[in-house]
Amino acid sequence: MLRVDQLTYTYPEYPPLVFDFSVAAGAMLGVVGPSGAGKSTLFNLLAGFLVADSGDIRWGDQSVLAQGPSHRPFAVLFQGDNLFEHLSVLDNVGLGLSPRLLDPVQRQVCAAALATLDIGELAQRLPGELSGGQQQRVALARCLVSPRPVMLLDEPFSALDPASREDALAAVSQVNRQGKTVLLITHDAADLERLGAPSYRIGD
Ligand SMILES: Nc1ncnc2c1ncn2[C@@H]1O[C@H](COP(=O)(O)OP(=O)(O)OP(=O)(O)O)[C@@H](O)[C@H]1O
Repeated sequence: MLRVDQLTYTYPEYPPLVFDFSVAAGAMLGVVGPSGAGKSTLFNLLAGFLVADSGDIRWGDQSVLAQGPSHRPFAVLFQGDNLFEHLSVLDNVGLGLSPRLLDPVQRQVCAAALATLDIGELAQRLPGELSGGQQQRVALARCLVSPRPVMLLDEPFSALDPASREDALAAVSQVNRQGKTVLLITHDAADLERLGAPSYRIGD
């Protein structure tokens, strides 16, 4: 169970943002709400890039608040700037799997994730040589191969055409069925319907 308990964060000159919800291990939860409601802020708090004023984040029976980002149970796809420009597409995906040099089996796992998202032929390119939608799929592939048990996806399909979107939805659905917990920020209710996920609404 991921439990977000009265987690509070305050930007200067804004009213406090308060998050309170839980999601069972292996389940999927949509995070929805109007632009500016605080959805990305929630992911930054979970990932450990922002420090909450108060409240708790618990995974299982343990608070993650004392853990740095690299020790938390979250693989994260943010809205932009997810890729390292000097690394190939394959090596960017590989960082989701291991911080060390990849062995041949690991390279195969990364190549398969790229193929699932129909960008297998781009493995040796640099991110700067890709379209926005292709970059988004590389970032998603990196989350898909990650051993971390929870995926935080901030609008992962926003730059995708309908066919790529279908591939990406199927890939997220598959890892969820295999046991990964998924939190998905989306402005498109049809995505959550397609994935059969309930939603946590922020900002009402
Ligand atoms: N660094 C910052 N300093 C001050 N205010 C900020 C900062 N970052 C975000 N905000 C404000 O905090 C609020 C929540 O922002 P956040 O990015 O979490 O919203 P969101 O729900 O993800 O929006 P969107 O759907 O447009 O991505 C917004 O009103 C935003 O203007």
